[in-house]
Amino acid sequence: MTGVPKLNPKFSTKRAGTSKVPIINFEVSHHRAVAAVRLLRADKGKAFVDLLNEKANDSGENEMGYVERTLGFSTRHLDDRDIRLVTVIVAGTVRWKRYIDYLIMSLCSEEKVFSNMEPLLLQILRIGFFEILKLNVPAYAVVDENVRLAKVALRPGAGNMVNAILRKLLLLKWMVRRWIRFLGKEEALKLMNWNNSDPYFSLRVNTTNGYTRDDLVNRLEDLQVHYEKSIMDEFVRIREGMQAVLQAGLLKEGMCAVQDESAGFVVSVVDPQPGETIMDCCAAPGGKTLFMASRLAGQGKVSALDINKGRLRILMEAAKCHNLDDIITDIHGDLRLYAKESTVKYDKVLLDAPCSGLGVLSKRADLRWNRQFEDLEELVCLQDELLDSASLLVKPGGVLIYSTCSIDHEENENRVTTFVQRHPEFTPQGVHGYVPAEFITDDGFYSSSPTKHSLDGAFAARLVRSMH
Ligand SMILES: C[S@@+](CC[C@H](N)C(=O)[O-])C[C@H]1O[C@@H](n2cnc3c(N)ncnc32)[C@H](O)[C@@H]1O
Repeated sequence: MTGVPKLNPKFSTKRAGTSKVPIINFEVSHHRAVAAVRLLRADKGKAFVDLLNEKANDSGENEMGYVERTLGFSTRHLDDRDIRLVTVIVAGTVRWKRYIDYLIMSLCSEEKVFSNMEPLLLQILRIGFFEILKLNVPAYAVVDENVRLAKVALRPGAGNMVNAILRKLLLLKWMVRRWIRFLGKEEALKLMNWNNSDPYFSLRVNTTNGYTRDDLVNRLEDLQVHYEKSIMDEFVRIREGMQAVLQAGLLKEGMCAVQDESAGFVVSVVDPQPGETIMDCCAAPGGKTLFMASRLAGQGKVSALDINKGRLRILMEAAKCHNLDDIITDIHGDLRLYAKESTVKYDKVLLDAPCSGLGVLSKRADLRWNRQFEDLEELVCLQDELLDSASLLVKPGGVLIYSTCSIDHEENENRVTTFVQRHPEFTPQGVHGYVPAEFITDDGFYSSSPTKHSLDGAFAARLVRSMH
């Protein structure tokens, strides 16, 4: 699978029509070279995917000639194993083509890089993607062999391009695989499409300062910023014009905050009521803290705890700007230590846990390159620890709300399931009546999905503590 030994790497790179007779090139992986050429023919509409299986007959011989003319060098006769690999690679790559092409396109620096790509280069990339995503061929072998094939069959620059794009895929592989596994191919495609498109931004009007959504809409019209009214009363959505909003000082003067409705619905799941005490355990930079505080209508308290002092400072500056600083108290600390020592209990405790952010990739493009599967494993452990700590702060009869901005079951449903196994004093309560029905899962959790709702992905669960 990983190619052939480097024997006397002599070859001719002359193309069809030259007088030189191509000699066998031992440098490239022969089954990949043949697969690339066969895919090229399939793309041109002439090939039959199983043509080469009968290596001894004329059609096979013809194809070897075609390989020679296309690549400018000859491959050795394929053995049975090679032929099987060619069949698997070609059939699989054809079956997954639309999906693979979408991925290749999204990993190219610009769309025109994909649309102008040389046909043979595209086939080599498709093979590499199929091998990485579906055949589990070791990454080093796929990169090495396909880069070499592109260099030899085309030119060194083509090899560099294959190298760059395959390496990008390796960073994303685990995410893409998870999406296919949990969402299916079509839904995974839609999700990637969403993640790669220009994001919407939502603005939440600050009613505490006396503004209404109409006030916000009037200002946006003055600024000629195109908007849409959201399904949530206090929200407006914009695709372009955020710069104009910032420059006009709408955020600084406390008229509105940037907040996605998916986060707004988490606050609806908390359902703050005037007079309640609420602990926001991982509060900074404070989007949800501010919205919860504004829902208390001047009666009640929100404690905003975070381990990050700088982010907590930003939260308190925003609280001042929104006239909510008398409702919000900041606490700097590690929840795990704080919860052990604190004797204060709260009506409601929100744990908006640190997470992979896999629901917000359209806005946080950087995350896709920075997240590794190992991060997910570490985050899951941290989420469990933080849930255990947050639970200590809930009054008897009070509610613990667990939320993330992830769409991954491991960080969402699975954390809740294992939490209630460890803490039988907590019972999950459906979010019916708190958010619209289309955001409620079969298990009664809140879940927003980029592909279903055109919002960021988020999750929330209500867990009620028993009275004893
Ligand atoms: C998802 S963000 C919270 C976003 C915030 N709720 C909002 O709506 O703006 C997670 C936060 O958890 C904080 N955090 C991480 N580990 C923590 C810990 N052990 N104790 C307290 N806060 C922690 C991070 O500093 C980060 O600000």
